This record gives sequence, C-alpha cells and structure tokens, in this order.
Amino acid sequence: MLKNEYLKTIRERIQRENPYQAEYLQAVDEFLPSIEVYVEQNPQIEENSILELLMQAERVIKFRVPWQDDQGKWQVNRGYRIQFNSALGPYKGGLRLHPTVNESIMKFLGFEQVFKNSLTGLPIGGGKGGSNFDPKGKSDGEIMRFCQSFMLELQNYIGPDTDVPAGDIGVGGREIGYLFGQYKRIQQYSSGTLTGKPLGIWGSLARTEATGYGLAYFVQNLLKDYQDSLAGKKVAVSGSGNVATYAIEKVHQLGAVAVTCSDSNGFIYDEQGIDVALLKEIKEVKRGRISEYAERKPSAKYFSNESVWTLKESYDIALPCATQNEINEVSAKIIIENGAKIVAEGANMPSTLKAVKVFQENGVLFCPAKAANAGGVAVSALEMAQNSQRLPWTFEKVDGKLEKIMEDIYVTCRDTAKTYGHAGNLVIGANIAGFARVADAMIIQGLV
Ligand SMILES: NC(=O)C1=CN([C@@H]2O[C@H](COP(=O)(O)OP(=O)(O)OC[C@H]3O[C@@H](n4cnc5c(N)ncnc54)[C@H](OP(=O)(O)O)[C@@H]3O)[C@@H](O)[C@H]2O)C=CC1
Ligand SMILES: O=C(O)CCC(=O)C(=O)O
Repeated sequence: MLKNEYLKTIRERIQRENPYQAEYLQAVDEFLPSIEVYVEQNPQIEENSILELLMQAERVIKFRVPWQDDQGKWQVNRGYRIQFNSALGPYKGGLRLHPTVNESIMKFLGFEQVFKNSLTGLPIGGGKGGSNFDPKGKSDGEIMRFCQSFMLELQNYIGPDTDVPAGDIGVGGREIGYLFGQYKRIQQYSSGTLTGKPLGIWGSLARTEATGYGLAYFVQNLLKDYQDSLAGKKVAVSGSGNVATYAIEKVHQLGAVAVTCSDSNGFIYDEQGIDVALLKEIKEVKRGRISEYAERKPSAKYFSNESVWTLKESYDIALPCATQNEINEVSAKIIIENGAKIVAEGANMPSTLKAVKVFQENGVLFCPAKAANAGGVAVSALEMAQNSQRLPWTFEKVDGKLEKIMEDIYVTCRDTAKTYGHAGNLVIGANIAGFARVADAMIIQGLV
C-alpha cells in the first residue's frame, strides 16, 4: 500500500488513464511502492513532476500489418512499438511475436525495460514492440512476408540513434534477419539499427547466450555473498526458448544441474539433468515441441498441459524463463515447499505480485527480472558499440564484459537496497537504482 501522497496521485492517474491495462498496472504496482523511500528523500522528483513524465510513454505507435499466407489469402495483424523513455539513449528493447500481444503487455515490457537498461550502465533508453502474429506453424515464407510488412511501417520510427529493436518471444535470428533485410531495402545498410542479428550480418558473438548466461552470473554473484556457489545445486527452469536454453547451459558449466524445462504444452523433468545438445536440436534446429525430448531421453518424464511450477520435487533454485505471470501465489508456495532458496527471473515479470510477496515473506532470495535478465540487452548495447566501431569482438571479450556487467548490477541492487534501509530486498534495490539514473538524466535535460 502506498503511503506517500504524491505517489498515490500518480497511481490514481495511471489507473484512470489505463483502466484496462492489467499487465501495465501490475508493473506499476511493483514499481511505485518500492521507490517510495527514495521519493520521500528526494523532493526534486515531485518538484519536477518526474513521475508524471516518466509514467507516460513518450510515444505509442500502433499500426496494421497485412501479409499474405501461403494460400495467397491476406491476413492482418496489429503491430506496436512503445518508445517509453529516451533519457539515457535511443529507445532499446525487443520485439515480441505472440498471439497474446496487446498494448498492455507492450507497455509493461517497455516500462520495465527503461529501468533494466538504466541498470546496465550503458547509454540506452527503453522501448518494446511486437505483434499479435503467431509464428507457430508458419512457413519460412510466411514469417518473411510478415516481417517485411511489419518493417515497412516500423522503419519510419527506428534507426541506430533513434530506436534499436531486437528479439524477444518468437523473434530470434531468422526474424531479425528478415527485418534487417527489409530495413536495408527501404532505408540503408545500417547495422546498428537492430541487434540480435545473426553473426553473418554483424551480430555480436555471445548475444544468443547473453540473457541466460547473464541470469546464471547474477545468481552466482548472489551466492558468492553467502560464501556459496552454483556448484552442486539443483535448478528448476521453465521455458525452452532462448533464455531458458542458455540459462541451463551456463548453470551446467558452473557445476549445477538443471532438471526441468517446458513449453506451452507441458514440461520435462529429467533427474539426470537436461541434455542441452538434445534440447537445442529439438528447439533451435527442428523448431519442435518439448514432448519430443521425453521420447528420445529415457530418464525424462513429460507432463502434458502442466506448468513446471506444479512439480513437487526438491530443488535449490527456480529460474522462470518462459513468460509473464507464470508463477502465482499457489505455485510460489509449491516452489518454497520444494526447498528453493533462490528465485531469479529470466522471463519478464514471471511472478505475480502475490507470488513475489510469498517469496519475500518466506525468506526466499528473490531476483527481479529487470536486474537478473539484463544481460541480453546489455550485450545488445555491446553489439551497437561493435557496429559503430565497425569491428567485431571475440566471444571471450563480450562474455567477459557481460560477466562484469552482471556483477555490477547485482552489487548496485544489493547496495542500493541497503542504503535505503531495505537490505536484502533486490526489488527495492533494482527499482531505486534504475529509476534514480533515469530521473537524474531527465532533470539534466530539462525534463524532456
Ligand atoms: N530473448 C532475450 O534476450 C530476452 C528475453 N526475455 C524474456 O524471457 C522470456 C522468454 O523469452 P525468449 O526465451 O527470448 O523467448 P522464446 O520465444 O525463445 O521462448 C519462449 C519460451 O517460453 C514459452 N512460452 C511463451 N509463452 C508462453 C505461455 N503463454 N505459456 C507457457 N509457455 C510460454 C515458449 O513455449 P512455446 O514455444 O510453447 O510458446 C518457449 O518455450 C520472455 O519473458 C522474454 O520477454 C528477457 C530478457 C531478454
Ligand atoms: O536486446 C534487446 O534490446 C532486448 C532485450 C529485451 O527485450 C529484454 O531485455 O526484455
């Protein structure tokens, strides 16, 4: 519950202006209470109407995306780009292709991206985009025609110093390649306009791995504070896409064993540890379903139409890496009963507000998405740097920088939480640290 009168008026206004945007309101309700102590100690925030300005996306772009399917029939989807805040640099954030995409989901993602990008310490503002186009079951030709049509509109609003989109759910190297090709046809060859590019068109080494690896580095830093490490830990992971796959790969490299993964049809429990090579073959090469994993690996059990978070088996760490609100109050309690001491969010907002409360009240070390999954966008910013320099860096160089950035983010969140009287609360640490830098930049620039 908010106590500060200024924050109450901000919350009421957001409710009035966005009455049906449940996900955006949820992200706001996670954020506002956690910066209360900072706002009370820093009167310049209210004096300069920083929150009135910040909570309003700078620009919300909505457009029609017509495309022809393989039967020659015209289909139409809705496209979005939310240019949320540019105080720290060009808008930066992924594009999501999923049938659930709507303005509320785009806005929650864009809003959180602002503070996440700020935490990286790199010169990037926050944005997000996407479409309710469903890539599942579509041919390469259909994906290409959709991406070309999407870019026909989007190209009006992006560029290496304006807005730099990348991937998210349903958008990987293939889609970024098609989007880039269309941008080049209409505008010019400008490699820094999109990140997450395939290596053949000047993507960065380690961008594919960055979000999942970064998540593991974040957890490793947290454990270090408790004189512990990932070695020997049992880890439950949800999802089987980009973030989940490389989180599993890195926790294995650091000596832990990940025993689960999932897609929207069910989940796998493999007591021997997820076989990452098999997972990549099924998901990245064949674009198949996770059920095939159990058909090919005798030690694996498949649970159809169930979430990982219904599993009742012991593990030490939970890494939700699929989608928003996949963990509710009930599953949070199951995770705690299973013995998890750490929950680190690879996906964006995978825990409901009630789930976060359950974790925090039960002493779980909870690592919020905007800090724990910032490795992806951080390496995207490094991709922009390489593109500007016109020089590719080695995998080791990028991965080394990623490791240091994740350590810095962890330390910043930990120390900020302590400074403001909430030691151990990484939600408060992440939100205050991310917000303070954006607010300062807005004031320096005359509030624009
Ligand atoms: N890619 C990146 O660099 C970053 C991604 N993220 C976040 O991480 C999460 C995963 O993204 P990413 O791995 O890139 O996406 P992918 O498209 O590669 O994978 C998404 C995974 O989540 C599952 N999933 C998606 N929607 C649902 C749903 N409604 N219910 C159950 N499962 C679902 C998918 O299953 P299925 O195939 O069945 O749909 C798939 O296994 C998202 O929240 C994203 O915003 C955060 C930071 C950076
Ligand atoms: O790499 C990027 O720019 C986008 C990453 C992203 O969408 C995210 O952090 O949620």
